[in-house]
Amino acid sequence: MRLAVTGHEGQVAASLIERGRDDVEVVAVGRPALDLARPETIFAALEAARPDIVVSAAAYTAVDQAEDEKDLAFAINAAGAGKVAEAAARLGVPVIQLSTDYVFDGSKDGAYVETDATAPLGVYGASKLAGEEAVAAANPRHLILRTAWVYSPFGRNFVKTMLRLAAERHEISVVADQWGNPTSALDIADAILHAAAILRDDKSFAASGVYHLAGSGETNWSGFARHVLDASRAFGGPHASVRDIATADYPTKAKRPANSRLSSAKFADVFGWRSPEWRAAAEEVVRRLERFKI
Ligand SMILES: NC(=O)C1=CN([C@@H]2O[C@H](COP(=O)(O)OP(=O)(O)OC[C@H]3O[C@@H](n4cnc5c(N)ncnc54)[C@H](O)[C@@H]3O)[C@@H](O)[C@H]2O)C=CC1
Repeated sequence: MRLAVTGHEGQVAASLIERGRDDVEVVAVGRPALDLARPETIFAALEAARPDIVVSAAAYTAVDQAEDEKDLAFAINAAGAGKVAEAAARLGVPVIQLSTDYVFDGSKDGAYVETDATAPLGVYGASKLAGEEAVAAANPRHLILRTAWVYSPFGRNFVKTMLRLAAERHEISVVADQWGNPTSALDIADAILHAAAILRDDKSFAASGVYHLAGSGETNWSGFARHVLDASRAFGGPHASVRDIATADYPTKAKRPANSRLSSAKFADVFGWRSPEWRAAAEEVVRRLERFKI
């Protein structure tokens, strides 16, 4: 089976390439051949990859900058995602679209399930929600996977930022009043590869729909930071103490949901795959980053 993933160097794309198996060949398709902001490039680039399944992972992910670049964010995350799904449909293959916890406003008590009402707080979340709708309209054979708090050995992410800051200072201030599920992109890749094998044989595509897929267990950003830095120290890397601050003390252009918890129970029920516990997954990524000094 050939799986084409959009974006060459994104965290999820790089993780899929690493986790590709003998029975699943992963091909990354990205700029300049496939540019989500240039819809005319999308079909030809995907057709050339000859996929059995398309994973739509590339996105405009600069959450704060999106507040100033609404048109570009929507062009990439909404229209572009829709075109990727449409191209997959023309090629007769399913699409797996990555989406986000930021489609919710965070006002719920407890973990969000797929049927909860969406209410994005910012442009990025709104553009990804519009992308979900465009994908569902363009290709009935779709999985929309909402994930959250993604980190990996690749690209830019919170874990790498904490390790960099710990090498520079003794104390790091981190918000303690936003809760969620840290998710390793390597685990997202494993889940996608697992689901892809099932989708290939699911001709009626009964499994189509929206799913939440995030790490097991929950924490807040400062708890995440503490765990990452304790693991770093254990592996001989930098350490710093973490000071809890409130979201109000760390103003950002885009508002973030206070509660980003996602229940991944539906994905586990339908596909028989459960995310590893977030602490162990984070330790594994820190261990790699320290060992190879990435
Ligand atoms: N990083 C996170 O914490 C979260 C990410 N997600 C979603 O998961 C998916 C994967 O995220 P990551 O791998 O972390 O993203 P990333 O930011 O690491 O990578 C995004 C990729 O998209 C590519 N890209 C950007 N604009 C493009 C364009 N016009 N044409 C083609 N490629 C373009 C970039 O070059 C990059 O390779 C995205 O759809 C994102 O919205 C969802 C929840 C949280």
